[in-house]
Amino acid sequence: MPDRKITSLTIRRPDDWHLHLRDGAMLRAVLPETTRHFARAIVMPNLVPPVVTANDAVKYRTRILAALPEGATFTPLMTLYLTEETDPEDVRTAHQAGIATAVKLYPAGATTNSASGVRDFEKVRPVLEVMAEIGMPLCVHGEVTDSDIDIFDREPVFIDKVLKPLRKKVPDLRIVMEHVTTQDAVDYVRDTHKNLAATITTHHLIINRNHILAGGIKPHYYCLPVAKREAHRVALVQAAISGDPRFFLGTDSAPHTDPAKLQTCGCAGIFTAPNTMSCLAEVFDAAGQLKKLEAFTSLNGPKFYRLPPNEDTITLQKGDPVSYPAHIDTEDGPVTVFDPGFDLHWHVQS
Ligand SMILES: NC(=O)N[C@@H](CC(=O)O)C(=O)O
Ligand SMILES: [Zn+2]
Ligand SMILES: [Zn+2]
Repeated sequence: MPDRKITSLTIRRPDDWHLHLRDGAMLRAVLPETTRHFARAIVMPNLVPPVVTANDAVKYRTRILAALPEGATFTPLMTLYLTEETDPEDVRTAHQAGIATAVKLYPAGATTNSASGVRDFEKVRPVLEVMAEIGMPLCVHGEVTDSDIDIFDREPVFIDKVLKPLRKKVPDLRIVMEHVTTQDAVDYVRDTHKNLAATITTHHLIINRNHILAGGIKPHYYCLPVAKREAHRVALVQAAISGDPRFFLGTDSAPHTDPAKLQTCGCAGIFTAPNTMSCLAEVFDAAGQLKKLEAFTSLNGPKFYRLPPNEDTITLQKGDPVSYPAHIDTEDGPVTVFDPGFDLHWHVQS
């Protein structure tokens, strides 16, 4: 039941612990959509070519800071794209110098721009050992890529075949399972009491696989990991509203132009930056757990990343339906904004 009596909610300013900002014209167009509400974001490194070294991260961060809208206070937290050639000492230096907050593991071929990702996990073990030693988190796209594994099973199979063995070999490594989509992942994180957390996206709290496929194919709901059946969505909502510090927001807002999405082989990714906070307030309100929103968006993430929560606040006000653009224009083409399929009533006051 919704919290009918609550019509205004002030929370610490949120952070986004998984975000794609892209580069160039796209970066300039999408960055303000995040900085309007969020204070910090873990910025994904899957550019072409990827952000691999400390030097790449410094340059990318400079481009992000140069694209910030006038007056915005926003801190990009940079990540390094783990390859089989990554130098452990470069990672150590990057973390200790405050250049890179985390390292990102893409199994090769798992998702958008992951061709340089890891095939042989033994090859990256020295990097993971350094990270364990210095307490630097590893963000993981947790899907196997074997073509014989059903796409809806790729996350649970990753947990069994990759994550569990990896955690045995490097038990002190601090891991974030990114954009979890299954009850299996929620259970695994909940049953693990050390060095493991998970981000949950806005869209996976709202859509299930029917939204993508029933009544006609909806490319704007296609992302990876692909949304699963309804029971899994419900498990994600339960985890998000539980207040359990191991679960926090990573929107995975992943802009692609409409021409890139609407084609025979369309790109994976959903652009949720413009309306994420309104969507989340709606989800938490519908569950009668608005009081847990702040933990999910503003407290649990900093705690895992060992950073202080933001001091400033945002206020959400319930009212008439929120208007937001159906798409934003970029020099590369229009980018469609996530449509949750219901009216949003929570306005973020600026
Ligand atoms: N989530 C997605 O469907 N796409 C992301 C990559 C990713 O996070 O896997 C992207 O970069 O477009
Ligand atoms: Zn991913
Ligand atoms: Zn992502």
